[in-house]
Parts: sequence; structure tokens; C-alpha cells
Amino acid sequence: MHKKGIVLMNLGSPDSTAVKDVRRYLNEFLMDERVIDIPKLLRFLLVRGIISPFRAPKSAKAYKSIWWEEGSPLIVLTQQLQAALQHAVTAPVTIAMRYGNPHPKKAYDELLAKVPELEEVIVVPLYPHYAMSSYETAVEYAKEIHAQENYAFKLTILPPYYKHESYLDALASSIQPYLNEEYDHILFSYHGVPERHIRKGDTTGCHCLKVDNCCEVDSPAHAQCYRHQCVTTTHLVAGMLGIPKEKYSFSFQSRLGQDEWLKPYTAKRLEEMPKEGIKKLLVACPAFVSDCLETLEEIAEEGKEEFIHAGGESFTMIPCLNVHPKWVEAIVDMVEEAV
Ligand SMILES: C=CC1=C(C)c2cc3[nH]c(cc4nc(cc5[nH]c(cc1n2)c(C)c5CCC(=O)O)C(CCC(=O)O)=C4C)c(C)c3C=C
Ligand SMILES: [Fe+2]
Ligand SMILES: [Fe+2]
Repeated sequence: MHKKGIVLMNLGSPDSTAVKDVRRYLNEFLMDERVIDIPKLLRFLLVRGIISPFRAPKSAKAYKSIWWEEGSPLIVLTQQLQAALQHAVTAPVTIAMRYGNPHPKKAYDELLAKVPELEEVIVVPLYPHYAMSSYETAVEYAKEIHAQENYAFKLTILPPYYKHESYLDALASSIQPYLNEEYDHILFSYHGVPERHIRKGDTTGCHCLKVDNCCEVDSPAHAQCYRHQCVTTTHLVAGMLGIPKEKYSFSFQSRLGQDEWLKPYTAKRLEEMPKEGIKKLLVACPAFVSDCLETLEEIAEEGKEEFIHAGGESFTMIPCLNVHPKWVEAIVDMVEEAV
């Protein structure tokens, strides 16, 4: 790892729970053409005129309910991961966010300050699955800043690792202890995306959401199909843990707006499950490697309330990989393979 540096790249959070900071963050996030993929003027009117003004106060309240003394859980956990990884490798490790702070330029400059002869930076997107609105936008942004600032070092980006053995091993190890308690079912809840994004990313133009059972039928489209990659992670990790088919399923959360998003929707499944006899539920969220608003508030608070209200008896959210030692090992493995 001579003359190399590592950047852990996550999504980002508002600087604080103040409505003005949440609004600024939402404006930056939702003005991303890979997140809301409509013409720029229309996007501007929608985000500035409708979504942000209504959503910012609501989101600020949600952030307040999960915020830690040290700051946003997503940022703090990414910093903790940075520290844990730094113990395991000789190359300097920094963090960057797609939206908000710290900016990728700051991360690159920090590495240069530590290694002035820096030759290569390995970017580790903290998203296991490829989605236009997560992995792709983070990676393109990292490349854009690298090109804009004319850095002399080479940029190497880790590919999506949704089926990488070391990642799956870490995920399975983080879930395993929870299977020792009595449970009826384990739900793998992934962040959703609009179905349109899946069709748009279909490199064959004729597979995703067009062929019956598309995610189970081999296709080159899968290299960029978020749904396929989530389904694959689910089956592989369930297989590693020996969970029988009838005891696990997957769903998609966090729908925004009126478009059709990937189904089944988590909120709907949480309401239906108790009526199907599922009373003791475990929930894992493999689309996120660090706990964040979407896991701590939407699943552990809101989701739990919905499930219990619908007749469920116990609801356990399994924490994300966060700083799990096997996750740190997995990053080391993947970085070593990439250089
Ligand atoms: C069109 C809207 C959105 C798409 C598409 C989307 C995809 C997507 N997002 C993540 C990961 C995270 N999203 C988080 C928060 C969040 N996401 C959206 C909208 C879309 N995301 C919004 C508006 C927000 C902000 C909060 C809110 O108002 O609900 C987070 C949490 C950030 C935090 O600070 O804790 C994560 C992480 C993925 C992986 C993804 C596509 C696969
Ligand atoms: Fe999101
Ligand atoms: Fe598919």
C-alpha cells in the first residue's frame, strides 16, 4: 500500500437537525439528476417549491429523534469505520460524503497532506449494490472532483460488492447472533428506488421488469440492476445462515412521491405480516452499511410501531455492519484485490 490512500465514501447527512440545514441538504440531494431524474427546471420547481418546504421540517424532526451527541449517526459511524480501518492498513484512510460534508476535495487533500507523493486513491463506496441514485452518483462525483482539481494520482473505484464473499461473510456474522432468539421471520428491507430507474439502467433495454422473474434470469443487465443485486444478497446471505426459504423475504422502503417504486413496500409488508401469523420479526437492512435515518427512524421507530400496531409481538432491527470487525476485514480484502 505504498503511496496509496483510501477514501470511504458515504451518502452524507445534514450538518445539524436545524430545519435550515436539513433543507440545504435535501436541496443538494434531491437536485441530483441521478436521484430525481426529470428535466432540471421541473426538478428545481418540484424540489424548491414542493418537496423541500414540506419535507424539511418533517425530516428535521425525524433527524432530531435519532441524532447523537457527537452528530449524525451516519457520519459518526463512518468516522468510526475510518478509525477501525486505519488500524488495519498502513495507507491513510479518509472519508467523504456525496452530499454535505466532508467534501471529496477535502478527503483527497487530506491524503495528499499525509502522502505528498500519492500515486493512487482507492474509493470505497459505502453502498454494496449498484443504483443510479447511490453507487453511481457517488462514484461519478468522486471522479468529477478528481478531474476538476487535476490531481496527479490515479483513482481506483471498488465495484459493487453485493456478492463478494468477504462482504457476505461480514453480513452473515452480523446477523447470526440474532437468529439465536426465537423468531418467525427475517425481513431484508432495502432502500427503494423508482421502477423507472431500474428500466433506465437496463443495458440490454429488454430485461429488467420486462422478463418474468427478471432478477432470477441471467442477464448482462444485472451488472447495473439494483433489484437483482438486492435479491442476490438476500438469497446468498440467507443460504449462508441456513435460513429456510419460508422464513425470510425482502422488501423495499423509503418511497418518496407518487411514482411506482420497487415492490413489495416494507411498510405494507409490516402491516400484512402479523395477519399471516408472523408475530416475531427480525429486520436487516443490507443496503446501508452504516446505521442512519432510514434504519434508526424509519425501521426501528416507525416500522416497529406499524408492525406492533398491526398485531406483531416482537420486532428486532439488526444493526448495520457499522464497525463490525468482519466488515473491516472485508474492506481490507476488497481494497487489496483492487490494487
Ligand atoms: C427520489 C428520492 C430518493 C432515492 C431514489 C433514494 C435512493 C437511495 N438512498 C439511499 C440511501 C440513503 N438515503 C437516505 C435518506 C434519504 N433518501 C431520500 C430520497 C431518495 N433516496 C431522502 C429525501 C432522504 C433524506 C431523509 C428524508 O427526508 O427522508 C439515507 C440516510 C441519510 C442520513 O442522514 O441518515 C441513506 C443512507 C440509497 C442506498 C438509495 C438507492 C439505492
Ligand atoms: Fe435515500
Ligand atoms: Fe431484475
